[in-house]
Amino acid sequence: MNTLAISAQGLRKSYGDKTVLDGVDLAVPEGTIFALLGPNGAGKTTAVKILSTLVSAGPDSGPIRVGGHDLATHPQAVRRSIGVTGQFSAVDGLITGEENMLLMADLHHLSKREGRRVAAELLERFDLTEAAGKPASTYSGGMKRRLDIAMTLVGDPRIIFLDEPTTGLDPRSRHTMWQIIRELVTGGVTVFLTTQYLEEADELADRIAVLHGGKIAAEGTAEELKRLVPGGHVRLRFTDPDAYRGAASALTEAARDDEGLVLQQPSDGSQRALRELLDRLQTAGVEADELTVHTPDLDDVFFALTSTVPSQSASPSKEALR
Ligand SMILES: Nc1ncnc2c1ncn2[C@@H]1O[C@H](COP(=O)(O)OP(=O)(O)OP(=O)(O)O)[C@@H](O)[C@H]1O
Repeated sequence: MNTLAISAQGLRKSYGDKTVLDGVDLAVPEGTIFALLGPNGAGKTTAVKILSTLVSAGPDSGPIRVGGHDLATHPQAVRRSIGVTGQFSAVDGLITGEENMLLMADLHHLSKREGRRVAAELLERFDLTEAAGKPASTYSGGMKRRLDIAMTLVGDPRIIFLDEPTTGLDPRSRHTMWQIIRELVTGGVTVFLTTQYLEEADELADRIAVLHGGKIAAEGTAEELKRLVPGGHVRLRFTDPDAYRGAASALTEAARDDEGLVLQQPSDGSQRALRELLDRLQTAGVEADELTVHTPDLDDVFFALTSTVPSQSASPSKEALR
């Protein structure tokens, strides 16, 4: 069954007269990775803080459910089912990695022996056993993030919020973190992550929502989002100049590279569009030597969506995804 781990309708939040979230709907199925994508100041952290009970939602918000609990009436139950890491890290630099873990185990009322067992197991899993006896302040950025996630897992949460989990990390640490996040989901955990990195959302997320102007400007899988913006094309390369000319006269809207014998036909890359293209080539009696489909990347989507005023009708909406 497709049970929702997180759901919110008409999520609103204002600070003074500044509207940060202006009616956000969220639906995150259990055991999936959901990415909330947005530029600086879009309201990503605010959304995470509300969903994790750290700040209250605006009074005119719709219902919010997290981990099967109503957030307004059962915030304690929500807190028990979630873990939060990110910009507001829980790591204490003055004590060792192991002490940080044991402190967490105490907070979760684990017995001394159980606490030590869980701490050792998680330190091992996150490759921190060697550094466990050193003060956390001496850890690299990547190690601190790993310790932060390890600490979150002490309570065995079913839902984890990761607020910009790889901001500031070098490429290797970023890949390690991605691997960790994927493993969490394999274990059945639901991950709600915020990120400014399109590549990260593309790599990890089952579904992505783009937050802009306090609203979800678009939501879908990475592939669905990419289909929302123009920029996709099919590239056809020929070695026979006659075949190239034949194709060029059949595909009048294609951009030509007469020297390289290459045509670029605008296309959304869908099966239907490809079939139509192949039919036209067949009718013209030509065959390309190489045919590659280029879909726009998330960068194209992101800039197309966030460079417009969200209320303008030109901005693709969630409905455009069916
Ligand atoms: N406690 C607060 N009081 C007043 N304004 C706030 C408060 N918290 C956040 N804001 C404002 O709300 C807006 C959204 O902030 P938020 O931190 O949610 O954005 P974000 O998308 O997480 O950005 P970033 O990527 O920079 O962290 C910002 O304009 C911020 O100044």
